[in-house]
Amino acid sequence: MRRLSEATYAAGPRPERVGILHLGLGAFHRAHQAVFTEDAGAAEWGICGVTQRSATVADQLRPQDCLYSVLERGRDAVDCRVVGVVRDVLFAEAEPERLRQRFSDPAVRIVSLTVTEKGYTKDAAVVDRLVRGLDARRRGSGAPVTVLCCDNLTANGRTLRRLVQQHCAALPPADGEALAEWIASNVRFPSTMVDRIVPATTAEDRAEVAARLGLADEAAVVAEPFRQWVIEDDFAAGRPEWERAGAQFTGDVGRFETMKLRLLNGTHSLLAYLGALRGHDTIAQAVADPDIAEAARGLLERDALPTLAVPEGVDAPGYVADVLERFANPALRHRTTQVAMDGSQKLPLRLLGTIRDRLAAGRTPVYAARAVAAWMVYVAVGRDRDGRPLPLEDPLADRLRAAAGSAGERAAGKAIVDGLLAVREVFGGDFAELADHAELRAVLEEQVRELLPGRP
Ligand SMILES: NC(=O)c1ccc[n+]([C@@H]2O[C@H](COP(=O)([O-])OP(=O)(O)OC[C@H]3O[C@@H](n4cnc5c(N)ncnc54)[C@H](O)[C@@H]3O)[C@@H](O)[C@H]2O)c1
Ligand SMILES: O=P(O)(O)OC[C@@H](O)[C@@H](O)[C@H](O)[C@H](O)CO
Repeated sequence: MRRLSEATYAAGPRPERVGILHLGLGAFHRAHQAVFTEDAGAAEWGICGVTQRSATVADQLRPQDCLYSVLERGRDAVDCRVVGVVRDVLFAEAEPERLRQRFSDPAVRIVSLTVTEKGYTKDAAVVDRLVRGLDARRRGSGAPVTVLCCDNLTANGRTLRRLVQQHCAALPPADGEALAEWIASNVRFPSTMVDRIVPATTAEDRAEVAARLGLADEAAVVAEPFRQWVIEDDFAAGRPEWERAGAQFTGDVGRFETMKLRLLNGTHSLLAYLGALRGHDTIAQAVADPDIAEAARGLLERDALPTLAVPEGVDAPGYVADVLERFANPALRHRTTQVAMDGSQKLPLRLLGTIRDRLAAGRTPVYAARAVAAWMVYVAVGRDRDGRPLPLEDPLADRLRAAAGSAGERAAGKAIVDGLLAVREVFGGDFAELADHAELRAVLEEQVRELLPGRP
C-alpha cells in the first residue's frame, strides 16, 4: 500500500513558516495542540516537532512530509482527519545544530513541551535542552519567546520556570546569571490545562486508518472526540488564535488544572490499578466492573470534589458525569497498564492532594486511599489476579520493588505499606506528613490486605 505523503494525499493549505518548536512529539501533542493550531489556521504557526529519546516518530513522519492522521473514536462513530500543521521534525540527539537554529530563529515564538511528568526535575535532560536552547536564542536573535508547558502538572508553567531558574543557577555564574536575567525579561511561562484522552496507537488503529485513507500512515494517532485546552493568556511574542479552535483563555488555570488532575486523572489512575489487578485490559472494561465503578464514583464525588474550588462556570456534577462517560467509551481501548505507568510521578499530583486535604478536614478519604493501595499492590505483586504479569514502568521501579519488600514479606499488607510510604520521592515534600498519619496507614493496610491475591 502507498504511504501517506504530499504526493499521495491532497492536503489542504499548510502553514508556510514554523512558529512553534515542540519538544516531545508524542501521540498527545499530535492529537491535541497540533489539532487546535491547525484549526486556528495561520500561515506563520507551523510546528517543528522535536523527538528526544528516540528517532522513531521523526522516522515515521519524514517520509510522509510530516502528514499524519488523527483517528477519532467516539462511542458510536469514527472519524479520520489528516493533519498538516507539522512542517518539520528533528531528532535532538542527532541534529543539535538544527535544533539550535530553530531555537534562535525569531520566527519561532513559542516553545511548547509534552515530555511526561518525569521530564520535570531540575537535572532532567529536557530542562537542560531547553536552557541551552534559550541560551542560543539569547546569544542569537535575542527575540522574546513563550515556553508553553502542556503536561499534566499542577501550575505547569510556574513549575517549569522554577526548574529553568534552578538550572541556570547551577551553571557557571558568568553564563548562568546573564541567562537568568535575559529569561526573566524575555521569556513567559503561561500555565495550561490540557485534556484529551489519547491512548497509544495500536496496529488495529493503523489498519483502520489505512482502510479509510487507502494509504499507510505510520504516524497515525487515536483520540476520543472530546478536547479541552485552558491557557493563561501571558505570551511574550504573540500566539495563534487558539480560541477560534475552542481553547479557553483565563487567568484561573490553576483551578482548572487541580480539578482535572484530582477528578479525571486521579480516577484514571484508580481505574488503571484496580482494573489491572482484576485482569481488565482497558479503562473501559475497568469502569464497566461494578465494584470498580463504585470506587471511581466514590473518589470523584466523596473524596476529590469536596477538596476543590471549582472554576466559575463549571458544572461540577456534569463534569463528573462526563468524566465517567468518557472513560466508559469502549471504542478507545486505553490500556490500564499504559495509564499505570510512572505511578511514582503521578500519585502526588493526582491523589495525594485529595488525601491530605480530606484528612485535614477530619474525613477519611477511603476511595483515594484505595487507589493508592491498588498502586502499592500493583508494585509489590506485579501480577493480576489470574497470575498474568503486570509491567512496572516507572523511573523508580527498582527502588519501589525493593521498598515493597521481599517475596516473604509480601504476604503482609503492613510491610508493603511501611516500605512504600518510606519512599520520599512519592510521600515527601508537601506530602511528608502522610507517611506518619496513623489513620491513613491503617486504612491503607486494610485495603492492601483486601487487594492482595487470594481474595475474591
Ligand atoms: N495521552 C494523553 O491522553 C494525554 C492527555 C493529556 C496530557 N498528556 C500529557 O502528555 C504527555 C505525553 O503523553 P503522550 O500520550 O504523548 O505519550 P507518548 O508516549 O506518545 O510520548 C511521550 C513523549 O514524551 C517524551 N518523553 C518521555 N519521557 C521523557 C523524559 N524523561 N524526558 C524527555 N522527554 C520524555 C517522549 O520522547 C515522547 O515524545 C503525558 O505524560 C501527559 O503529561 C497526555
Ligand atoms: O499521559 P499520562 O501518562 O500522564 O497519564 C495517563 C492518562 O491519565 C492521561 O494521559 C489522560 O488520558 C489525560 O490526562 C486526559 O486528558
